Amino acid sequence: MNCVFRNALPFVTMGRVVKGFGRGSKELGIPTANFSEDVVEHLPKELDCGIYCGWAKVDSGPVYKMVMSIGWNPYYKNTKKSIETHILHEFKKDFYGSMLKVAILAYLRPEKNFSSLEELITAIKSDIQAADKLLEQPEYQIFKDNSFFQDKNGQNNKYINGHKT
Ligand SMILES: Cc1cc2nc3c(=O)[nH]c(=O)nc-3n(C[C@H](O)[C@H](O)[C@H](O)COP(=O)(O)O)c2cc1C
Ligand SMILES: Nc1ncnc2c1ncn2[C@@H]1O[C@H](COP(=O)(O)OP(=O)(O)O)[C@@H](O)[C@H]1O
Ligand SMILES: [Mg+2]
Repeated sequence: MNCVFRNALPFVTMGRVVKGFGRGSKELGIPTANFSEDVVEHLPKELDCGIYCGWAKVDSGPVYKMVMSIGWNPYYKNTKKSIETHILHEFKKDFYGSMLKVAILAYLRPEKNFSSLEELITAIKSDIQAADKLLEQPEYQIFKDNSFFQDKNGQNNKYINGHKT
């Protein structure tokens, strides 16, 4: 069940936001938009489990910085692999069912187990700070304007996970 392959970055994907265990906001104070299973299934084998950062866009909204967890959440001992995105923006309301587009650009660290919830929260906050700084660099900034994030009003025949890009 372990992920053994190293990553192939940058990688873009998209899919619907579904319900997870409801721990992100309630227990951690850090909500994560969980991707539907089809997105997890279509992830290339080369993209290893771990913590990543990049850009994210919800429906036709702006492109924001994001941090992402890919894997089994060892602290919670999940039995299903998940892909969860925390967007560095305060949203006024939830966006379950929305279309989420992400560009995964940089690998930050492997996923880890922790001896307390506080340690997990501290680690995630440190990932957020690292991502915020890293994504300011010009080589990451250029991805914000990538055509993948531009609204094409259905006038495009490229598909990712069965969704028009
Ligand atoms: C940036 C980031 C780093 C994370 N790192 C870890 C980790 O090292 N170990 C772990 O067990 N979970 C990690 N998580 C996952 C959290 O445990 C997960 O987001 C939380 O359980 C919420 O799950 P839920 O969306 O199903 O409610 C991380 C999440 C984020 C956003
Ligand atoms: N900044 C944000 N980043 C990600 N999701 C957010 C954010 N703000 C609000 N949300 C909402 O919170 C939900 C995730 O909360 P979470 O507690 O992780 O629950 P779940 O276990 O259902 O994923 C997302 O699906 C989204 O609708
Ligand atoms: Mg979540």
